[in-house]
Order: sequence, then C-alpha cells, then structure tokens
Amino acid sequence: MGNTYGLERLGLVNPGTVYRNLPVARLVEIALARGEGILAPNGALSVNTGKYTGRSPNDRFIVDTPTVHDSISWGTVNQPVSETTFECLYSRLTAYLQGRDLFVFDGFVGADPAYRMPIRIVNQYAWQNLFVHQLFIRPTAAELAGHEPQFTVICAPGFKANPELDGTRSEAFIVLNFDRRLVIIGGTSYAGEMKKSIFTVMNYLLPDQGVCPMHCSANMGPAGDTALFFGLSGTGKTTLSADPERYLIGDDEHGWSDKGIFNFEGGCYAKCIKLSAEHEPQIWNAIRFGSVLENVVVDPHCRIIDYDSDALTENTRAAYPVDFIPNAVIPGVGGHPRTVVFLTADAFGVMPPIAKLTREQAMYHFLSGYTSKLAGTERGITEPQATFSTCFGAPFLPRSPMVYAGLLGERIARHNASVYLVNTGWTGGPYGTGRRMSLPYTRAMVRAALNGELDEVEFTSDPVFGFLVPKACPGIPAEILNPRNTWGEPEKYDAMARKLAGLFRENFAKFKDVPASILEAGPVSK
Ligand SMILES: Nc1ncnc2c1ncn2[C@@H]1O[C@H](COP(=O)(O)OP(=O)(O)O)[C@@H](O)[C@H]1O
Ligand SMILES: C=C(OP(=O)(O)O)C(=O)O
Ligand SMILES: [Mn+2]
Repeated sequence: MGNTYGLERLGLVNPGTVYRNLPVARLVEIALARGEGILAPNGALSVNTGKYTGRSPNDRFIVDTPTVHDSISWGTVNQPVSETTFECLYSRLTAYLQGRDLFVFDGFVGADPAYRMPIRIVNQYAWQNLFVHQLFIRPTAAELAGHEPQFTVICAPGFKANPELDGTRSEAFIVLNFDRRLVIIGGTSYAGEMKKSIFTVMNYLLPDQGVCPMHCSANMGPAGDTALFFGLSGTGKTTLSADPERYLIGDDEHGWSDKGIFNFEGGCYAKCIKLSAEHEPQIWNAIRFGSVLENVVVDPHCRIIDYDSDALTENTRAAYPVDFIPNAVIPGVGGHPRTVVFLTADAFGVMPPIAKLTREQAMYHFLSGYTSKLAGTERGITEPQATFSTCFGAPFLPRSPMVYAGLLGERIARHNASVYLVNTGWTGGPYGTGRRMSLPYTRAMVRAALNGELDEVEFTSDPVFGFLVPKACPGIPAEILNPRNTWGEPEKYDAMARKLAGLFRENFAKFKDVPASILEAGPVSK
C-alpha cells in the first residue's frame, strides 16, 4: 500500500492512491486525463461545476459543541447542527471515499509566520486540489517535511447528502467542526466553498490572538503605504486591488495585527464575467497555465473563451497564485493601513461614487455593511438585491459583528487611517434604469484617495447621509460626484435616498449596545 500521509487518523481508511502536493503540471495532466476539465487556449484548466456555481449559504452549518457554543453568533448565517448529526454524516462521507484516489494539499493560511496556520485540504477531484494549491500558501520542501495540519478540509463533491438521513437541507453541505478542527464539504463543486470555509475558521480563531480578521483586499503604494478595500462579493475587491501603480498584497482575506496587515491566502479568485484585456489587463494576463477557469464558457471544439457568456452563471471565476499578478508582495505582509475603503455596489443608485467618513461614520457603515448581493455568487440571486451584510462579510463571520467592529475601530483610530465609502454600483438611477459606475472613474477616484489628492479638495456634506462628498476629483467630471445630478429626475433621487436612509435605520435597530456617537453617525435627515 502506498503512503497515506496519516489520513487514517481522520478516519479516511482504505483509500485508493493518495497524492500529496503534486506539482501544478501533474495536477493539470491528471485533471485532464480524468476528464475533469479541458485546456483553454491561454493554458488555464477550464472546469464546470454543474448545479452549484456559487456558494450555498443555506447549506452551511457549524457543529454546536460546548467549547464554541457561547462564542458563536447563531442564526440563519451560523446554523447549528449537533455532534451526532456531524458524526453520522462524516461516517457516510468517509465510507464514500474508500477506494478512491485522493489529492492532498498541505500548506498554510496566513502569510505572517506569527499567525499562520498549517492546513490540509483533501480533495476528491484533482482540479480542486489545483485550486487550493494556487489559492492557499504553498510550503517550501522543508516546511512540507515537518508539516502538521491544525485544520483540515475534506471536499468530496461527488458525495451527495440525503437530507432525511443526514439532517442536511439538501444534497449539498458545508459543515464546520471546531472541536475536530475539520470542515467537510459534499454535494457542491463550487471551489469558493473551500476558501471561504477556511476564512470562516480564521475569523473565529484570530480575534483571540489579538488580530482583526477582515473581508478585504490589500495593496501597497511605492512609498510602502498600504490600503484596504472591504466589500461583499462582486463589489470590486479583486479588481481594484490589482492596480499597475501599486503592489498587490491580496485580493480577499487579511488580518490586521499589532505589526500590520497580512494576507491569509496565496492566490486570488477573480470574477471574470465580461473580463477584458483593456479594463483589467493584470487579471487577464494572470489567466494562463496553472490557473483554473471555473464556469467560464470555453467552446469544447474550437476552444474559444467567451468571457461575456453567462450561460453557466454570472459568477464565472478564475483562480491563480498572487504572483501571477506583476508586482505582488511575497510574502503578503504590509504595514498599518493609511487608507481604508468600504466598497458598496449600491443598486439604488443613491450613494455617491466616493465619500469621506469620520471615524464614527466608518463604524456605522462597517456595522451596516450596506451593499447589493450581485447575481450568481450565492444560489438564488439572479439580479442585484439590496442587503446589509454586517462588516461587509456576514456570511463568513462566526462571532458577533461587535467583535470585528471593535477590533477594526480600535486599529483605525490608533493608526489614524482615512476611511472612504466608494460606490461601485449604480449611478444615474437605480438598477434597471441607471448604469454601473464606470470602472476607469472608480479607479481614478480610488487613486486620488490613496495619493492624498482628495485631502486637497473641498467637500460638501451629503444632506441625507451626512458624510463628506468631494466637489472635485482629478480625472473625473465633477458632475458625477453628486449622484443627484446624474439622475434624469432629481426628485426621484431624493425619494430614493430617503427610502434607503429608512432601510439603514431599520437595519441598524438590531445593534443594541452601540455607543451613541456611532448611532448618531447614521443618516442625518428623516
Ligand atoms: N466601477 C466598478 N468598480 C469595480 N468593479 C466594477 C465596476 N464596474 C464593473 N465592475 C466589475 O465588477 C466586478 C467586481 O468583481 P470583483 O473585483 O471580483 O469583486 P470582489 O473581489 O469584491 O468579489 C468585476 O467583474 C468588475 O469588472
Ligand atoms: C468567492 C467569493 O467571494 P468574493 O467574490 O468576495 O471573492 C464568494 O463569495 O463565494
Ligand atoms: Mn474577490
């Protein structure tokens, strides 16, 4: 029998061949030989995930054990399952995997050696093992030799749960078990479930180590100044952090410790619907041999890639290691951020393209997490839907939002970071009548904020939300800065703004123990 690398300790007995940390070329060869995907003309491995093309938040559970019971914010996001349910499902999963070839990736999450955690991902599919190889932090040969995983993900999309037997909601499940330090995934092949599960684990563990975990991208300017871009899926974290004038640290998940910031991952996971070489050259060029294209339409005969097609999903993706972007920072660490950007994709077309927030407003908007869910990233979402996703990442936060807001607010104050709200969503009217904000304009505004150019301009106070809106911004026609001017009928804008302010108030009512100064930083007019 071949080496099983200790898998039997997880109850994974009698496997077929176990492959551990295969090089990229072999994973690609095996994936192709097994018919898991096809080669795209740019060299990327192209795969389709079938029924599940986005995350399935309703199928995600956390095992409710005494150790974690009091520190998890239970509810519709963090749904509990019992240990008995977990053990039954787990034994059926391990039985399913007997006799099958398995692909193991041993590596790390967390670029700062002080906080990094050795992890193991066990995959049924070679392509998913390539995905995690590129997305997480790859070990050196020496690190691999001494590797002892502290958390494991087992991902077996071919194993479909039976809700009656297994206590799941459907055939798909993502179950996190902190006592066993194990995540099990079945029924769905969407690769994002693996990375976001480990993100959730870090979001649980790091606050106890004095680190603020954040759903944000990060980059660094030539002078070493770092910036963070918070935002729910599809709001522009990946796109805006890939900036030819700056050094990329990471596109999605970071921690902020007493030393500065660090990426959790070693790769990026870019949305590629309507991707163009003109608007996103760095991402375009990162899609090559070693990358994975997920649910992007690639013609099986003539092998033409159609980035414009949403035939399989709007949520088409490319996964690649950070160093496929020129000027990436390896290892992904940086100093304390000078600028923090909250990205919102406002489907009402109300929010200005950029606004400067006071510290209290920053906390109010961080807790609110106002944005729109964009089509495709979660099952059942087919058009933009206004949502309040606390901390711009509610689906990934196992603890109370106050834990994360407290950690972030304290760091923003201590390091005197400037905070901006940037609307990458609609302008000129709501979704349907208006249009998506122009990406070149958003880039110009972000550049001005990061360069300090916005410190030099005049601002007006937004009559509804109270934050400061610049009157001018280099590279931008001034009239787009006030969203009211972009609507055909400004009175309709006023009505919509009042409606949105009402939604903010309604949503914020759920936060009970918030200091008055933060409560008062919400919408100013009734
Ligand atoms: N003004 C804009 N700012 C940022 N992204 C935009 C804008 N307009 C359109 N987009 C598109 O929106 C998507 C943003 O996705 P992405 O950066 O992957 O989001 P995230 O990383 O936050 O999930 C990309 O497909 C990008 O091309
Ligand atoms: C991968 C995801 O997130 P993001 O779009 O933020 O990268 C996701 O939500 O499945
Ligand atoms: Mn992203």
